[in-house]
Amino acid sequence: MNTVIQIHELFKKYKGADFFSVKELSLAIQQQEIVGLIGPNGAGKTTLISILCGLIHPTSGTFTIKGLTYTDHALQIKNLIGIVPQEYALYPTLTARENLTYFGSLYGLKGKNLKNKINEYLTILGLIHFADKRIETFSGGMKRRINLIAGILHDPEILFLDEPTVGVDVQSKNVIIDFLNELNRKGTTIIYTSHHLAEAEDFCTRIAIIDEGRIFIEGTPEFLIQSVAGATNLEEVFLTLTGKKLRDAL
Ligand SMILES: Nc1ncnc2c1ncn2[C@@H]1O[C@H](COP(=O)(O)OP(=O)(O)OP(=O)(O)O)[C@@H](O)[C@H]1O
Repeated sequence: MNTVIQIHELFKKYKGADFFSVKELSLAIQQQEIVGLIGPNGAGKTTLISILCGLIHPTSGTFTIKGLTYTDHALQIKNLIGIVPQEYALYPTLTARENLTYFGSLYGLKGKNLKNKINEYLTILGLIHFADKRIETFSGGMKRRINLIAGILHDPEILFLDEPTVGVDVQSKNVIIDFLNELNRKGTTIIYTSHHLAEAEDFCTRIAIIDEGRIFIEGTPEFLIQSVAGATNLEEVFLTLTGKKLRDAL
C-alpha cells in the first residue's frame, strides 16, 4: 500500500481556547482512497483539514504528505494538494472564466493550457454556457461547481474538500459526485467532509467518525455498519456513536 498522508498524534488548541479541537488524532490515508471525515458540528473536521492543508499549525503532533513536511517542503506540498473550502473563495463581480483564470495563475498555469483546462472542466460540470457570466448571478449549485474547479486546475494528486455538496440541489450534487468519482478513478486521493451520511456511505471507500476532536471509529462503510449492533446504514451508526443531542459550535 502506498501511504500518501500519515498523521501521528495530532493535537490542536486554538489561541485562547480552553479545549482541544483536535485530540490525539492518528490516521494513515492510502493512495486513491476516498476518505470521509464525518462528525457533528464542531467535531474538528475543518480544523483537521486546515492543518493538513497547511493553513493552520497543530499545537503538537506530526504529519507528512507523501513523506514531506510543510517545514521543509511547503512548495512541493502546495503543488500536490488541492483545496476546496467550505466558503466560496470566488470574486462575485468577476466572470466564471476570469475567476478560474486567476486561480489557475496562482499555480503558475497560463496560456492555452490553462484556457483548455478551464473549458474542459466547465464543460464536464455543465457550466460552459455560463463561462462569461458574473459569479454574483450564479445559483448556489453553480458556485459550488466553480469553487470545485478552482481547487483542481493544477491536477492535484490529493484533494481536500470541505462539504463540497452543502446547500446544492440534487442535480448539482450528482454532477459533483460523478466528477469526483472520475477524478478518483484516474488516481486522485480524496479527503472530504460532509453531513450527508447517505452520500458519504455511497461515495467513500473509508470513513472516520470524528467527535470532540477524536476519531471514534474508522473503516469501510460496511465495516462501520457491521460494528454497531442493529445498524443498517451509516446514519444509524453515526447517531449511535455520537448521540442524538444537538451540537452547536460557537
Ligand atoms: N479559529 C478558531 N478559533 C477558536 N476556536 C475555533 C476556531 N475554529 C474552530 N474553532 C472551534 O473548534 C471546534 C472544531 O471546529 P471545526 O470548525 O473544526 O468543526 P467542524 O467539525 O468542521 O464543524 P462543522 O461541521 O460545523 O463545520 C469548535 O468547537 C469550534 O468552535
